[in-house]
Amino acid sequence: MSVYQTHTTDVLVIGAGLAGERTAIEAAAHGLDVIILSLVPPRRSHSTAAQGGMQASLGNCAMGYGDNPDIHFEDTVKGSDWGCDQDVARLFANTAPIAVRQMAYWGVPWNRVVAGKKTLPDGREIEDLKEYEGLITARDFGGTAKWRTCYTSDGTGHTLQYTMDSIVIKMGITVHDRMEAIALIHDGENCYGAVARCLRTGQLHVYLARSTVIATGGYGRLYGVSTNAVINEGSGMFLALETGVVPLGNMEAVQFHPTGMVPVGILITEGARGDGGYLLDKNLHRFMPDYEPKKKELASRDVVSRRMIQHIRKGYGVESKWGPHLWLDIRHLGRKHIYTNLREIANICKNFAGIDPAKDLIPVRPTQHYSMGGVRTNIDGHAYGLKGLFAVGESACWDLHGFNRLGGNSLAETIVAGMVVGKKVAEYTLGAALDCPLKLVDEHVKRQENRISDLISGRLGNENVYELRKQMEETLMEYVGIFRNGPDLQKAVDKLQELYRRSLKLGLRSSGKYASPELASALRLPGMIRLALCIAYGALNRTESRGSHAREDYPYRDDVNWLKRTLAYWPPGAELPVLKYEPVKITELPPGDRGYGESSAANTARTETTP
Ligand SMILES: Cc1cc2nc3c(=O)[nH]c(=O)nc-3n(C[C@H](O)[C@H](O)[C@H](O)COP(=O)(O)OP(=O)(O)OC[C@H]3O[C@@H](n4cnc5c(N)ncnc54)[C@H](O)[C@@H]3O)c2cc1C
Repeated sequence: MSVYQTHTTDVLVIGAGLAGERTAIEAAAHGLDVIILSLVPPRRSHSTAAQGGMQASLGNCAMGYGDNPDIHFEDTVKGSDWGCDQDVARLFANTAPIAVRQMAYWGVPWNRVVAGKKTLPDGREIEDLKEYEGLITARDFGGTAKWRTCYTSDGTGHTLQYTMDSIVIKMGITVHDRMEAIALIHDGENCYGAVARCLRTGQLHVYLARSTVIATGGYGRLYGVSTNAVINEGSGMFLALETGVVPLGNMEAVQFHPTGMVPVGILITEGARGDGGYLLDKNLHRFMPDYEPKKKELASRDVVSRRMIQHIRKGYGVESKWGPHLWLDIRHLGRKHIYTNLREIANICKNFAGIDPAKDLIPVRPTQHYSMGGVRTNIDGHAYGLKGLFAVGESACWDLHGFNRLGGNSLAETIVAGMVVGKKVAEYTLGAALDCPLKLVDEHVKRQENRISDLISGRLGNENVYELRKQMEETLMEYVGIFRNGPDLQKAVDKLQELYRRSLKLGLRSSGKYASPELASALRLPGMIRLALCIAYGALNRTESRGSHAREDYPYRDDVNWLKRTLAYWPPGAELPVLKYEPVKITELPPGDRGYGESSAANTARTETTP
């Protein structure tokens, strides 16, 4: 007889980052009862670490004059390398200004326009006009035609998350933190909530809900070096995949950020380059203008990361005991600017590298950063395959970002999608009944109890969870990185399949009871390797280059054959995902030249030669 505590609610939100909390607020504002689950207290969610800012076409600052949602839409589609859903991009660009202003109303202390003439680091003279003084200002970010990234110094995620969480508290929304969802409760057609495990006590809990929302963030920590928080292990994605009926979209689309600090991988925000920072090589030569004369350091992230690796491969990297790197130089921005507008990265440089960016160069290298793929949903945020299941934020493939997310578009997505999807969740919930058969709940709990007791008893085998995890991380780092090719991707798939089989034979070193990190890791690992396989196998099968997916053996974007989104399913008992494809909807902007990067020019050649 299973022993577990049951909680019943209208809406269950799994994840307390910006996306989860904004969705919860919207649902609660419709009079619904909401429970949020989180691995950590909400303010420790990864969103708090976001630095540089949130895109919205307010057009208040001098370099943003004339901006509007049409230009934001166009930048987003080009940034995605025509991989995104254009209806979603349109909805997003139109709503982002409302979201930024609402966050100001709720208390976010956005940096404001200061009127007057200014000289930019590249010598250009600009003037912020008196009539805009005091309005929300913006900074430059990669891949945008206008300065559009609204910010609070370089602690934008911090101010957004603290403000959002204050609204959650004010509305009295229930949060159960240190409570990990470990399985969705479903019958193959409807989702009824989740089984969760308390990370303090080890006790199982059942959450029954009319709607369930996955808002668990990205999977950065599948890679050995990532800018992501240690809790970003992709759990909501593998819970959805495990149902066998919910697909993950475009898992091969993995973003590498140009400036992870060496060796720790902590992010140095794009705001540093947006504010005028340069990339230098071992000869202190500013090399980006040689490759990208127009956008220089501020081409989109996929392009800058590739250029950096190409430059290192040509022998211009700075040798170090952690491998070659390049330099980020922000010294010319001046101590005052650095210690006000970029003060968080100044602290990071001091605390993690012992350097002062006002006088020292910062060692940087492209580092895993963002998951464009995730739980595939429609424009309402409703997951494919299960009624009553939604997904939002970085864990979702809504699909705003296609094959490359623009900097500043993720914070904006968490809040815009929270507003839009939250409303759709409320509408769905108000028309839905909670009629989950108790037998189904018992079966789901029993399955989790069996998994746990199998691991604790050691009857499955003696494989070491930490050793297998390390090998998974190394495999992705080595074979599924910035540049990819068929033989390496095949090696990754073979190795990950071996690791997957072994992950079904884990044995614990600890007793595994109560607050056991080893047990928690062992419960997650098979799911994480399944995600890794979706990434590697999806990449192997996509025989083109698009955005962040750069195949050395298929160097061109191929709009004739690959204007498609990958859908990865995991049927029961499978050892590889089943891949299906759906067309990418082009509703406004037909594929063309991005205006930067190598792939778009190549695409023209490819399109001309394809019959
Ligand atoms: C260092 C860094 C800086 C960034 N800076 C910017 C920026 O300046 N601008 C920008 O647009 N984007 C930025 N990004 C990206 C952006 O911060 C994230 O994409 C975004 O914050 C993700 O929000 P989220 O709500 O989807 O997920 P998260 O904030 O990651 O929240 C996930 C939540 O899910 C919970 N959770 C996870 N698994 C479970 C489970 N199984 N059960 C229960 N709860 C669970 C966690 O506890 C957490 O509360 C940055 C990313 C990084 C890594």
